[in-house]
Formats: sequence, structure tokens, C-alpha cells
Amino acid sequence: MMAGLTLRGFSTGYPKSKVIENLDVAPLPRGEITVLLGPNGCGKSTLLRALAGLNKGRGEMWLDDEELMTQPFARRAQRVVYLPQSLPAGVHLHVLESIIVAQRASGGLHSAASEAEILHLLEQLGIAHLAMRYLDQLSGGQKQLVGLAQSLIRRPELLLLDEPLSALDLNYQFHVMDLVQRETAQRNIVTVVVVHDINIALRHAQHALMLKEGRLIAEGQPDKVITSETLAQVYGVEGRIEHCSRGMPQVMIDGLVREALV
Ligand SMILES: Nc1ncnc2c1ncn2[C@@H]1O[C@H](COP(=O)(O)OP(=O)(O)OP(=O)(O)O)[C@@H](O)[C@H]1O
Repeated sequence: MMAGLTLRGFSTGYPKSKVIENLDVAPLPRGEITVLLGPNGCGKSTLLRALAGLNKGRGEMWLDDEELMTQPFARRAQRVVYLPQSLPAGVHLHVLESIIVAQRASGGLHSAASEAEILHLLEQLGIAHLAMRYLDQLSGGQKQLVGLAQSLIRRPELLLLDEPLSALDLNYQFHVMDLVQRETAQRNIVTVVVVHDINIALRHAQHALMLKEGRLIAEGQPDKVITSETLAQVYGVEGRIEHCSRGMPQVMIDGLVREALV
């Protein structure tokens, strides 16, 4: 089995609806960001939750040469970390405590060195000044950054981030993707990120999966997956991929595909 995350015949859904059926994914490489793209309701969150063991799933899920579906949940939780779209409300902890709790949950012991690691991470994320603030006193974007710190401190091998940029301003969107890209490469993580911004996907990811109604429509390098054809087929929009003066690909949307209007 090749290094990375491989899915074979993977299915998940809810008692009354199948969402993902028989998904096969060739190894998503370690050290790279894979973006999971697709329209609202196509099954992105359901898939990530199933990979994390939080929704029921069937089929095979290999991380390197270990099949995780047959392992106890606790074993999967040691290797796989899932960051939901929003942190649970009503947790009365301050930021530092919440990250210590996350560190302990993955077997880390609290020590001067581990606290220094947390403070360094908070500094890298630009939220060291929030360490003593309570979670329920933070803005949406600040909570999202704390969630990311809680995820990274657990040293995942498979990191599943569900729309981690949705509440972040332009500066932080770039900063966070840059940090996730560096951590992914340095720690050799398989990172899967749900994003809706196609241009962020083009800029920061090395790999892309595009879903429609639970089926995989395209997979590969982002600039091969995001094309006028897939934008029309999956999102019903007319789009062009242009290159800016610095050579970066950018998607321009001209309108809706005519059939999508009727
Ligand atoms: N708890 C649930 N019980 C039953 N059906 C659900 C549940 N959660 C989601 N669904 C349904 O499963 C399908 C996939 O939803 P999912 O949240 O995975 O989509 P998504 O691609 O993440 O969408 P979005 O981009 O809007 O976040 C949708 O039809 C949704 O209505």
C-alpha cells in the first residue's frame, strides 16, 4: 500500500439517505494539501465526519498500510483529527486550557516544553494575546484560529479541516493556508481541506477532489481539476481560468450556464 490516505468502496450517509456511495480515492499524498470541492449539500462534511469515525461508514480507509475502519475508534482518533465548521458552544475554558485539553487528549503530557509548544503555535497563528480569554468571548474568526491550534497540537497524521477559512478575513485566509501548508509539509501530514473559494484551492493546494451529489467528478492537480468544463458540470457556472501577471491561475466567473437558469 502506498503512503497516504486511500479509500476503497467507501460509503457513508444517514439512516434515510445515502450520501457517498462506493468512493474510490487513489492515495492522497502525505506532505500535501488536498482540497475537497463541490456544491452545497454534495457530501463534503458527511465524508470528512465519516473519515474521522463520527458518521457511520463502510468500505476501506487505509492510512499508509493500516486499515482504519477495522480499528477501534480510539486508535483512529490517535492518527486522525477533524476540525468541524464551528467549535461547540458553551465550553467554559480559556484558550490556553482548551489547547492543553486537546494536547492531553492525544496522549501529550503537560510540561514546560509542551506549554512552550502551545505558546509558539499561538504566536504563529497570531492569537497569543488571546491565551487567557474565554472561548465564548471570542469572535467567529478567533474561534476558528483556536480550533486550528487545537487540531495542530494533537500532531495528526491525517488532518481533516471543514471550511477552516469561512469566518476569516483576507489576511488570515492567506496566513492560515500558508501555515497549514508549512505544517503539512514539515510534519508530513495528509491534509484534506473543504473550501468553497476556488482561487484559494488553486493557490494553496497540491491536490483536489471534486464531488457532485456524492460522486467523484474529478481528481488530481487543482489546475487540472478546476476547468471551464467542471465548473459548468458541477457548479452550473460559466468560468474561465486566466493567469495573472505573476503567472498564478485565477478563475473568472462570467455567469450561470444557460441550462442552469431554467
Ligand atoms: N444529520 C443529518 N441527517 C440527515 N441528513 C443529513 C444530515 N446532515 C447532512 N445531511 C444531508 O446530507 C447531504 C450532504 O450534506 P453535507 O453537510 O455533507 O454537505 P456539504 O457538501 O458539506 O455541504 P455544504 O457545502 O453546504 O456545507 C445533504 O443532502 C444534507 O441535507
